Formats: sequence, C-alpha cells, structure tokens
Amino acid sequence: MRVRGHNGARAYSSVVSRTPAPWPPVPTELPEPHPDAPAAGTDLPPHYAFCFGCGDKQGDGLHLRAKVGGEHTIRSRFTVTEAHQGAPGLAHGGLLACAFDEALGTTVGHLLRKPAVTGKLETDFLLPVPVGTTLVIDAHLDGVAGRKVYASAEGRLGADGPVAVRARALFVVVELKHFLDNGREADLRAVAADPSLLGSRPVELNP
Ligand SMILES: CCCCCCCCCC(=O)SCCNC(=O)CCNC(=O)[C@H](O)C(C)(C)COP(=O)(O)OP(=O)(O)OC[C@H]1O[C@@H](n2cnc3c(N)ncnc32)[C@H](O)[C@@H]1OP(=O)(O)O
Repeated sequence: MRVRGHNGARAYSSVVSRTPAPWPPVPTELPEPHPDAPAAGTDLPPHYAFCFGCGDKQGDGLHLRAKVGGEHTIRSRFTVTEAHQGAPGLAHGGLLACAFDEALGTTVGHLLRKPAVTGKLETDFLLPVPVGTTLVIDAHLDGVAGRKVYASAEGRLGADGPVAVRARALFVVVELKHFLDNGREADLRAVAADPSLLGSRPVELNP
C-alpha cells in the first residue's frame, strides 16, 4: 500500500511496518568461524583507541566491551552515561544505533577475520533506555553472500532484562585499501607510528 510522507514524497507502508521482512534478504551461507577466530569466552580489546564505539581514548564514547559467545555470537555491553542523553535521563537513539553498529561490526570482523564496513543498519527501538542502564547486546552472524555479510542483534536492559533494541545490518567486505585511500592522512600516520592504537584487528594493517 502506498502512503504519503509529510513532504509529499511517495513512500511504501512496508518501510515503516513492524512486520519484519525476510532475513537475510537473499540466500546466504553460514560459514564456520575463521580458524583464527577468538575462542568462546575471549574478551576482545578495543579495535581502535579513538573509535567512538569502543575506544579508550574517546572520553565520552560508548566504551563498548565485547566477549565471544558461541560459534556465531558475540556479547557486548555498554553503560549509558549522561553524555549519551537524547531526552532528559534517556539514551539518544542515534547513540544506541552506534552501539549496535559497533557490536555487529565486531561480530563480523572477529568471526570472519575480514575487514568489512557497514552498508546498511536498521534499528527497532522497543523500550526507552535510561541513563545508568547497562545495555547487553547479543549479536549473531547470520549469513554471507559473496562480499555481503548479514548480522543481527538484540539489546537487553541488563543481562536478564527485557529487549529494548533490535538491529539488523549488512556489512560489505572491503580491501584494506578502503581504509588507506579514505582515512585522514594524519590519523593513518598516527597509527603507523603507534600500532598499539589498533588494539584488536581481524587482519594485519600496515598503513
Ligand atoms: C575487529 C573489527 C571491528 C570493527 C567494528 C567497526 C564497527 C563500525 C563499522 C562502521 O561503522 S563502518 C563505517 C560506516 N560505513 C561506511 O563508511 C561505508 C561507506 N560505503 C562504502 O564505502 C561503499 O558504499 C561500500 C564499501 C559499502 C560498498 O561499495 P562497493 O563499491 O565496494 O560495493 P558495491 O556498491 O558493489 O556493493 C557490494 C554489494 O553490496 C550491496 N550493497 C551495498 N550497499 C548496500 C546497501 N546500503 N543496501 C543494500 N545493499 C547494499 C550492493 O548492492 C552489492 O551487492 P551485489 O554484490 O549483490 O551486487
């Protein structure tokens, strides 16, 4: 059914439907984790010190921490602080989406051990997330079709709490050239000078 957006543009009601579309949207294979993928129970260090999602050097970042779960899952946690507010005392939805981007990207990167970037990220916000909450995000690698990698996640208000956010994402596997060609030179040089800024990486980078 066609509906009209507020600006008169044509839209399709399926875009805003709560009925989930088939996922993954194309036929995929679910590969075995890479032989060098970290074992279940491994705590994963930040992948880049200045990453807003996980970096230690981002004061008001999310400081997400991740641990390998089962074969295709990684559990991440982050605690919502005052710096993450959208409405008084509540997390900003865009920052919650950032947390899921990070949790899903970490899952893809560590289990496949290939560099990949987010092509598409969908979020369903089911419950408000108050400041002080630790959001526990369980992310799952769902399937691979060529360079396209599909992953999904749900985030709970505490480990045993209700699901507050769900997300699904498409990642696209890229060459290292993607980062070298597009990254700001000063930051690439900083990493070359101090490789420890890249604390956890699925492949060796040598910018
Ligand atoms: C241990 C490591 C932990 C890392 C955690 C990091 C978490 C954070 C991750 C990020 O936030 S990454 C930053 C945000 N993302 C970007 O900056 C990506 C910007 N986009 C691009 O650079 C390019 O558009 C992209 C590399 C995604 C694709 O360009 P390409 O020219 O390489 O590929 P192409 O456009 O041919 O797309 C490849 C396939 O993906 C499909 N595709 C790409 N974008 C899509 C999209 N948005 N929706 C649906 N399909 C999409 C595309 O149709 C195609 O499908 P087919 O193979 O079937 O033809």
